[in-house]
Amino acid sequence: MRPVPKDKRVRSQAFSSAQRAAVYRAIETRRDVRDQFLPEPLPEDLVRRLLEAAHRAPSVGFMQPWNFIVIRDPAMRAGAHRAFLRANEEAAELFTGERQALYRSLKLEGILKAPLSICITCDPERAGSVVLGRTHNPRMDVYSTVCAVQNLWLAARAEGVGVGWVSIFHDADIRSLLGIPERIEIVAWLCLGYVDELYSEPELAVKGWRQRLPLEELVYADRWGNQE
Ligand SMILES: Cc1cc2c(cc1C)N(C[C@H](O)[C@H](O)[C@H](O)COP(=O)(O)O)c1[nH]c(=O)[nH]c(=O)c1N2
Repeated sequence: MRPVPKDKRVRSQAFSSAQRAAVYRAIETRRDVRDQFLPEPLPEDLVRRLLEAAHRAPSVGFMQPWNFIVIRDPAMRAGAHRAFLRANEEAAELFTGERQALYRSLKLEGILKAPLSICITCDPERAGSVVLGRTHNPRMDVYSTVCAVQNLWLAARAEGVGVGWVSIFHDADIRSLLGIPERIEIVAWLCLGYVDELYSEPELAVKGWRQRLPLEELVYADRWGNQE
């Protein structure tokens, strides 16, 4: 095995308390944004920093399976919005009564309001047919891509930029809109823009759709179902 040169390693110290607080603040106050977008375009260097943050994500076998389609064209965004409306109507029909009325009252995208969208995709062939760590679970490529989404989302929070993930689409609509080849998996459509305010809790909780679960109910000790 080749020795690792000393200059390729750094000391791993805990962050200062202010730095730690900033990291946890980004995690705790990150929100999914639908309606609070401001129209100002995001500066190129800021968008670049967000993409760099996404590109620093962990990936199985260091596969880096992602691509980032940066969408500024209003016509493209209008196309995605039409695709959303179609899928959202189908989704609403799956609920009945009060639940359906509540669903219909929710704002579930900001495609037209946000000045920028980024579609993040996953290329399963990025690192050849055999990928370290993915042999027994091919979905690891998509999990890696989701790590990139989360990196971008947290970096955006720190930059004062809101991000909204929209998944209420038929993939085929987005594929044909953006010319995405069949072998590429569509992972996320993200709406981005500056925001002047954010919900302090998830909007779906504030609007009575679903509440945060107690962590205690989700943590098991040593084996499935053994509550801590
Ligand atoms: C994979 C995936 C897909 C979606 C989402 C999230 C994720 C992770 N979310 C946002 C989701 O509703 C939100 O994260 C939760 O309600 C929690 O709120 P905060 O993100 O903490 O604000 C989301 N929100 C929305 O309004 N329309 C959507 O289509 C989606 N799709």
